[in-house]
Amino acid sequence: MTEKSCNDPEVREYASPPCFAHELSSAYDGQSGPGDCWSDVLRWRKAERQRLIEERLAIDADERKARSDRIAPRLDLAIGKVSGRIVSGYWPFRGEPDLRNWAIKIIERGGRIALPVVIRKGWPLEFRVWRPGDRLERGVWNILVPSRGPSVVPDVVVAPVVGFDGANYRLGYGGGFFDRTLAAIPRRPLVIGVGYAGSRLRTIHPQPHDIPMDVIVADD
Ligand SMILES: Nc1nc2c(c(=O)[nH]1)N(C=O)[C@@H](CNc1ccc(C(=O)N[C@@H](CCC(=O)O)C(=O)O)cc1)CN2
Ligand SMILES: Nc1ncnc2c1ncn2[C@@H]1O[C@H](COP(=O)(O)OP(=O)(O)OP(=O)(O)O)[C@@H](O)[C@H]1O
Repeated sequence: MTEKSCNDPEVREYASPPCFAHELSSAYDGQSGPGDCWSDVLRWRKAERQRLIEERLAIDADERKARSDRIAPRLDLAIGKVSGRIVSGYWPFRGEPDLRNWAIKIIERGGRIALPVVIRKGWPLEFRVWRPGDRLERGVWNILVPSRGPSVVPDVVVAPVVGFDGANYRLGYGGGFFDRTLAAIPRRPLVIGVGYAGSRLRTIHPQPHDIPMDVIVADD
C-alpha cells in the first residue's frame, strides 16, 4: 500500500482522524466506497459481507447446485493432477458453493481431502484429513470439522469467498483465517478462491495483511 493511512504519524495526532486517502490515492475514482483508512475499509467490508451473503442465501437450492456443478470442472482445470496430493476443501455453510461431491471424486482419483479447522480465533487454521464416513463435530461458529485425523499441510487450498476482485483478492467472513494461515505456512500451497460470479467486486480494498489467491474460480 503506497497511500497514507489513518495510522500514519501525520494523521495520528487526531483522536479520530478524518480519512484523507481519497485526496492522496490515484486509484480513487470518486465512486462510493471507502478510502484506504482501515476503519473505513472495515465498515465497508462488513456491509459488503452482509449484502453478498444475503444475496447468495436467496439463490434457491437447485440453482445453487447448478452453479456448484459449473464450478467443479473449472476447479479441476485449475488444480490439474491430484493423485498423491492433499487438497483442502471446506464443509459449506451460509450458501457457499457445495463441492462435497467434487471432493469425493478427488479421493477416487487418488488425492486426499483435508478440511480447515478453527483452533482458536486469531490463530492460523489447522487442516485435518477427511474421508467419507469420518466423524464430524461442530467446531467454532458451528462449522462441521473432522473430530480427529492428522493435521497436515495441504498442497492445494480451496478457499470459499464471500467476495473477490480482479486482482484475486478474497473477502471472507472477517476472521482473517486464510490470510493468517498462508502467512504462517512453511511451503505455500496453490491457493484457489471459489465463489459465484455475483460476488465479484471492483476491488476489496486490499490491505497489507491480505494475501491474494493464485486464481479465483467462479461459475461464469
Ligand atoms: N465453509 C467454510 N469453512 C471455513 C471457512 C470458510 O470460509 N468457509 N473459514 C475461512 O476462514 C474458516 C472459518 N472462518 C470464519 C470466520 C468468521 C466467521 C464469523 O462468523 N465471524 C463473525 C464476524 C467476524 C467479524 O466481522 O469480526 C460473524 O459473522 O458473526 C465464521 C467463519 C474455517 N472454515
Ligand atoms: N497475518 C495476519 N496476522 C495478524 N492478523 C491478521 C493477519 N491476517 C489478517 N489478520 C487480521 O484479521 C482480521 C480480518 O481480516 P480480513 O477482513 O481480511 O478477513 P477475511 O479474509 O475476510 O476473513 P476469513 O479469512 O476468516 O474468511 C483483520 O483485523 C486483520 O488485521
